Amino acid sequence: MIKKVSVIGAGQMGNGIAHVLAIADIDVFLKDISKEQLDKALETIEHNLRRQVGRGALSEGDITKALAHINPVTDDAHLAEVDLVIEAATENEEIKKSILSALGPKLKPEAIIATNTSSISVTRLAAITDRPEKFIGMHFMNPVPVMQLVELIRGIATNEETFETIRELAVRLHKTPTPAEDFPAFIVNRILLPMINEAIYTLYEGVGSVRAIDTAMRLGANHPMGPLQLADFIGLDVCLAIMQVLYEGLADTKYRPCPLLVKYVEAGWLGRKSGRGFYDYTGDEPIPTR
Ligand SMILES: CC(=O)CC(=O)SCCNC(=O)CCNC(=O)[C@H](O)C(C)(C)COP(=O)(O)OP(=O)(O)OC[C@H]1O[C@@H](n2cnc3c(N)ncnc32)[C@H](O)[C@@H]1OP(=O)(O)O
Ligand SMILES: NC(=O)C1=CN([C@@H]2O[C@H](COP(=O)(O)OP(=O)(O)OC[C@H]3O[C@@H](n4cnc5c(N)ncnc54)[C@H](OP(=O)(O)O)[C@@H]3O)[C@@H](O)[C@H]2O)C=CC1
Repeated sequence: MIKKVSVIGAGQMGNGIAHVLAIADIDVFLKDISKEQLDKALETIEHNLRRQVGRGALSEGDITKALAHINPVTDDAHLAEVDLVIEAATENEEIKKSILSALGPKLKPEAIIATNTSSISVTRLAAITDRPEKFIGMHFMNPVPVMQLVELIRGIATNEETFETIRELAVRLHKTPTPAEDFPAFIVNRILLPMINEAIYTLYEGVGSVRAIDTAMRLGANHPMGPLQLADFIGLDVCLAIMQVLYEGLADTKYRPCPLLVKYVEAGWLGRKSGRGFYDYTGDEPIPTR
């Protein structure tokens, strides 16, 4: 039974994962390298909990209880007592490997390690830990409190007990776990990110404006967000990282990242999280940036 969890990385995803664990009465240690990111994460979590009070899904008392389950940390002292680590740091293989390879000696022998990676090989990440049989991909969707799906990705060595424990946890979090094979970007991002990349090519080649492309897909395909708005929501750095994993992992030019996406990331225009991407979010309304 998973009772205590360490979430590493308090960004877009880490704060959402901590949120859903806390409302399921699970103790969470939310770790980041930057204190201000932790402060921001706790603010975001409280804000999102309040959204659910607004709809009557949670009471004020639930918020107090949930927040009491979340312990922001910047060190590893808590690792000795956790049953599970969920790594949700930057989508960069080197950063993930440096985090994951250092965990083993600090964890209980029976602790499980999960990664929230969008695309990187679970087998490869597992291989640099001391417990590949207790390593799994637990891929939440953004925004975590709202999206139902959790993709479960076995590495080649992941054992059945690990899979079953994490599947049960996903159900406890009121999510729908879906198994995906360990190939680049798994299921959702193998399909979704090439669509987002194609939307960026549509802008790059001048087929439509930012607003026209998003309106077309919202009203023409009933998407809740347009693809460029969604790219800004995910983070353009994450979108580019996923396209690069697809391009290198599947060696097919159809996955080459659009040069315009590369340019935005090189400019530090990462979308909502940096205040500017395909839209500028610094005013009352998002304004297209080209
Ligand atoms: C990149 C990867 O590795 C994998 C991925 O995640 S791919 C991306 C997957 N995600 C998507 O495709 C998201 C697409 N967008 C949507 O589904 C919707 O726009 C949305 C749910 C985000 C917002 O829905 P909306 O109808 O525009 O907004 P709204 O009606 O205000 O919100 C609906 C609910 O979501 C909540 N919500 C909205 N935005 C939220 C956010 N950013 N964080 C938390 N909760 C949020 C609201 O509180 C509301 O919840 P309640 O009903 O409990 O109040
Ligand atoms: N964005 C999305 O829609 C989704 C993303 N994912 C995946 O989730 C993971 C996180 O993505 P996301 O939350 O968007 O990324 P963010 O950039 O929002 O957050 C990543 C966080 O990790 C922190 N970090 C970096 N290095 C370390 C470290 N060594 N120890 C602890 N924290 C560290 C970063 O700190 P700092 O900023 O200071 O570097 C940052 O706060 C990625 O693997 C991504 O692919 C999965 C589903 C959806």
